[in-house]
Amino acid sequence: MATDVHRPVNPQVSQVSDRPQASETSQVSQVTAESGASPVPPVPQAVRVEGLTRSFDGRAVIDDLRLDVRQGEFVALLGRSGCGKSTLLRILAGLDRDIEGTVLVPRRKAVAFQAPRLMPWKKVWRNVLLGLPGRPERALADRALEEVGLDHRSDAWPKTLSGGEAQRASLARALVREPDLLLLDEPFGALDALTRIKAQRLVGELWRRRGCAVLLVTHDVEEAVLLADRVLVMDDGVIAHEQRIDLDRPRDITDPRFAELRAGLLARLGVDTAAEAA
Ligand SMILES: Nc1ncnc2c1ncn2[C@@H]1O[C@H](COP(=O)(O)OP(=O)(O)OP(=O)(O)O)[C@@H](O)[C@H]1O
Repeated sequence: MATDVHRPVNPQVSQVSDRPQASETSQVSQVTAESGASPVPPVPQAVRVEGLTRSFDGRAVIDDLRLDVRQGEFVALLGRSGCGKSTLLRILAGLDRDIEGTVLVPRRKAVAFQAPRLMPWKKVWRNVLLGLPGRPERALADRALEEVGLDHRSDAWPKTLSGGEAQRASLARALVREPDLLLLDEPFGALDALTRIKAQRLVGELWRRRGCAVLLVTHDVEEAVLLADRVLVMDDGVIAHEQRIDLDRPRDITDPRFAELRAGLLARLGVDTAAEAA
C-alpha cells in the first residue's frame, strides 16, 4: 500500500529547548520549539517529528517535516543527493539542535555513519566504549564485538581492520549503548559488494535480536526493500512518499513483488527501470 503524506498545516514552533517528559523520562528526550504551546503528550512511537524546519543560509533544507517511527520499526530513508537525509538524521541524533519544530526521540539512541570514525590511537575495544559514561568494563565491549562477529579483533588497532571490520566495530560501538533507536547514515556505502551483503544481513539480524527501531539512510533502493518495514522518500524538505514493504522475511530479491516495489520506489526517485531492462 502506497501513501502520499502531506505536510501539517499548522507548524508549532519558534525556539528550541530540551524537555524530558514525565512519564517517559528515561525513554524519550524532547527537542522542541514552542512558545506557550501545551507539552506534546508521551508517545508510543520511537520517533515523532512535527513541523520540523532546518535552514542553512536562509534556505529551508527541511521544511515543516512530519515523521513517525514506531518502536521496533525498521524504516529506510531514500532521496536524491542533497535533499536533507543526513541533516534529518543528525537532528534525530541530537547532533544538530538549531531547528524549529518538535522532535521526540528515545533517550537511548546511537548513530553509525558511512565512515566508521574510529580513533586510531585507541584499540578496538576502547573505541567501542568511547563516550560511555563512568568507567565501563571491557566485557561490555567484548560482548558487543561478539554480537557483530569481531571479538577476535578486540585488541587490534583500527588501522589493521578491513573496511568491513571497521564498520562492524562502529556498529558494536552503537550497540553497546543499548539503543532504542539506531540511526544509520549510509553505513554500507563504502563497502565492496560482498562485504556489503554480509553487513546488510548483520544489521537485519541485529535489528531482529535487539528489537530497536532503526532509521537507515541509504541511496540503495534494493537495500531499502530488503531490510525495511517502511521506505520513505524525502523530497522538497518533507517526506514526500511512503511505501510499506509487506514482504515476508528473509526477503527474496527474485520475488516479482520485490522487483515491483523496487521499480515503484525508483520511479519515485525519477529512475525509469524500463530503460534498465532495455
Ligand atoms: N552545515 C551546513 N551548512 C550549510 N549547508 C549545509 C550544511 N549541512 C548541510 N547543508 C546543505 O543542506 C543540504 C542537505 O544536505 P544533506 O547532507 O542533509 O543531504 P543528503 O540528502 O544527506 O545528501 P547525500 O545523499 O548526498 O548525502 C545540502 O544542500 C547541503 O549543502
